[in-house]
Amino acid sequence: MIKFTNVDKIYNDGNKSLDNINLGIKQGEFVFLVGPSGAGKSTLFKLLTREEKISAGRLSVVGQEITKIKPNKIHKYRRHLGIVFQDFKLLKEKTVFENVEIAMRVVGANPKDIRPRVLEILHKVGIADKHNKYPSELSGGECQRVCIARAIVNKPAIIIADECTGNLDIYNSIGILNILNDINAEGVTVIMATHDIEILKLFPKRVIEIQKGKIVKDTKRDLYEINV
Ligand SMILES: Nc1ncnc2c1ncn2[C@@H]1O[C@H](COP(=O)(O)OP(=O)(O)OP(=O)(O)O)[C@@H](O)[C@H]1O
Repeated sequence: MIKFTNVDKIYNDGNKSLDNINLGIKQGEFVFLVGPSGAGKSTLFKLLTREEKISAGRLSVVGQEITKIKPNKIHKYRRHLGIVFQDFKLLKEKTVFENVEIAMRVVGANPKDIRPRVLEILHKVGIADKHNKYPSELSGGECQRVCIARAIVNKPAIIIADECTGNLDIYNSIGILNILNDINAEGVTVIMATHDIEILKLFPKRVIEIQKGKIVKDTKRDLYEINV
């Protein structure tokens, strides 16, 4: 479903942020991406979202060669992806319901499907009772649930979560991971960058470690634990 083949990313300043990445992620996998600050995790995500272009190699996602997607088709390609950020990026002047609803409106969903689907998803992430609240009236954990609802409402094939528990305590982080786990159990591929060792210990998944733009480890939890 995702295949990096000899991928480099060199920014305009000449900085090589990803160096010969070879990586395959199958549909339905749950993968943690770890590594020190500046290792290249966000850059790898930006290649997947096509915010940045690869400098060399090949990258194929959901059967599409990323470099061949025309600029006017990128928004369509991105419908395969649900993105969850550390800093939420919710619209402050919109309610919980509206923040999720807008994601369906922009893809042209049938208006009669919107309300039931949004409520179904808010229920799924455990925040339906707050659907009329504004982000400023929510806790960090609740805001992140709204972000996940917004990311999954259009049924993406892949969830990309960049440090999505970075602002949360362990209790809320576990809640978010349980939601991502449930989504993954339905067949959605989840790729999550994290610095949180506790989360890695609690959730046994494939762990890919990047350092200075290179993959230095790609292993199942048991092997990874020996080294953390
Ligand atoms: N737009 C850019 N222009 C030039 N260099 C960049 C740009 N974005 C990132 N970099 C560089 O690429 C390298 C990888 O950065 P990246 O943000 O991918 O790391 P990261 O692993 O996500 O770090 P963190 O855990 O702190 O978020 C760093 O050296 C960074 O300075």
